[in-house]
Amino acid sequence: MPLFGRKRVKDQPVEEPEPFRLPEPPAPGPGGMRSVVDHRDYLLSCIEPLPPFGQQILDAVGLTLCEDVVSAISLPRFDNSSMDGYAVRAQDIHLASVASPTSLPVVGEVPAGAPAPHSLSPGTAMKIMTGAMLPEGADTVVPYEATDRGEQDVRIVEALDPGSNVRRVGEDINEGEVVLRAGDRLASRSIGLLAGIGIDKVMVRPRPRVVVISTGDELTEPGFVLQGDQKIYDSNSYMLAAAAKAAGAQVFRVGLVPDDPERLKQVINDQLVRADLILTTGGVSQGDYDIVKQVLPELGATDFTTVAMQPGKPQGFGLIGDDQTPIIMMPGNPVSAFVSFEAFVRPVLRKLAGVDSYLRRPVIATAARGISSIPDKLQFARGVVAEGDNGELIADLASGHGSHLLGGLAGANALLLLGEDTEFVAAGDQVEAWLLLEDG
Ligand SMILES: Nc1nc2c(c(=O)[nH]1)N[C@H]1C(S)=C(S)[C@@H](COP(=O)(O)OP(=O)(O)OC[C@H]3O[C@@H](n4cnc5c(N)ncnc54)[C@H](O)[C@@H]3O)O[C@H]1N2
Ligand code: MOO
Repeated sequence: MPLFGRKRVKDQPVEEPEPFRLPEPPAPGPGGMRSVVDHRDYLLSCIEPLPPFGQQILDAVGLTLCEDVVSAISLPRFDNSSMDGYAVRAQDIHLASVASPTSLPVVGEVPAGAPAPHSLSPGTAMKIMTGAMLPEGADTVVPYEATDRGEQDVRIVEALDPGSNVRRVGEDINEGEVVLRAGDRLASRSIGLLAGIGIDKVMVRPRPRVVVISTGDELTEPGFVLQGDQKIYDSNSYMLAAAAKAAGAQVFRVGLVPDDPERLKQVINDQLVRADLILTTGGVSQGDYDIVKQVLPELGATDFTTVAMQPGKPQGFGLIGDDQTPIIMMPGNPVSAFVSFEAFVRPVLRKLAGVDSYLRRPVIATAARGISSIPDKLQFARGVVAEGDNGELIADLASGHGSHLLGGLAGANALLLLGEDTEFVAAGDQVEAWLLLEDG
């Protein structure tokens, strides 16, 4: 008989974990394509702002605050002088003039950062430097220029109102006041304020780490000789890396990957470790070598669709790898890639970074000439918006509509948005425009 009896346990069926799925995508519109707004909202609904972390203020410039900042001190911290001169009581000099100066004995001196030797008695003056604390009993500062700069006695040639040249405690910031709010983007001026109230670290959202990959056998790295008449330079990974950087991201430009599924899988898997967002261009349309569309479903949950826009129609999105890292897969035509960045990537980057408003604020401009558009698609025409003679905004085309026109894109300073119902905008009509300001 065995010493230890063991109950026989039936083999339990191993439960396969449910594969991760994306939320249900929005239904396509009447033309079988998804609207730009629906697609953007869908991407935004699939990502969350990055978790906050503590950062030294100098490294926090351009980042978004995740907490309200309350000042523990007032600014100015104490009543102090705004001029080098003499602290006095206004009533003691109310008769002073050039013709009849008032003479007061000088009873001490207050430099900035040190206390006054004693309080100011009526009928006396005390030397005071800019930023020094006003001595008790004084209410006014007479600048040197209105005196003879006397050491024992000073002759004052101007009567001043009480409070002249005095900076009052709390007139800038009050102790307990909220000086910056969660969601604020920290500019250099805000960093100055934080330092001024004694704060050296803040909770912010990090810069999103963005990996940029371009795909295509035809691509060559700029700076190298094109090996064959069919080759072209990779413009997209540089353009997107630059755009992401200008939008506040920390960018890792991986560059070009050939149309080799295994190689692409390997590159993307290797990059997941340092990415909050992956961007790819090329390989999302109908071509026989459009490998992005082919390979990505193996790495996670993906959504390939067509969006009712020109350029930028074929779009891919996914949450891939163990951490469900977002990936936005854009078309390869350079202008299509840029417009996709503006329409989808920039808002996503802003959400990741915790910036309150995700979208560019459109401006309204007057068309300088007739512009044709493609019906049923939102047309992102490359435009030049400039001020007219009366200060109004005038919009002109920077190039034709072709999604390969990189030169025309570089010459534009705006995207002109011609709606799905618009076939033609006549000269003098109003058009909506996104000014392509690189505001970080
Ligand atoms: N039969 C169809 N063909 C295409 C359709 C379609 O609906 N049916 N859509 C067209 C549209 S619209 C676009 S946009 C493109 C998108 O194609 P892919 O995303 O698959 O991109 P590729 O074919 O790889 O390249 C397109 C074009 O862009 C050039 N390219 C690609 N990468 C770069 C880069 N990094 N730098 C510079 N130029 C790049 C590439 O050489 C091609 O000329 O599909 C249409 N076709
Ligand atoms: O829609 Mo594609 O992006 O025009 O050229």
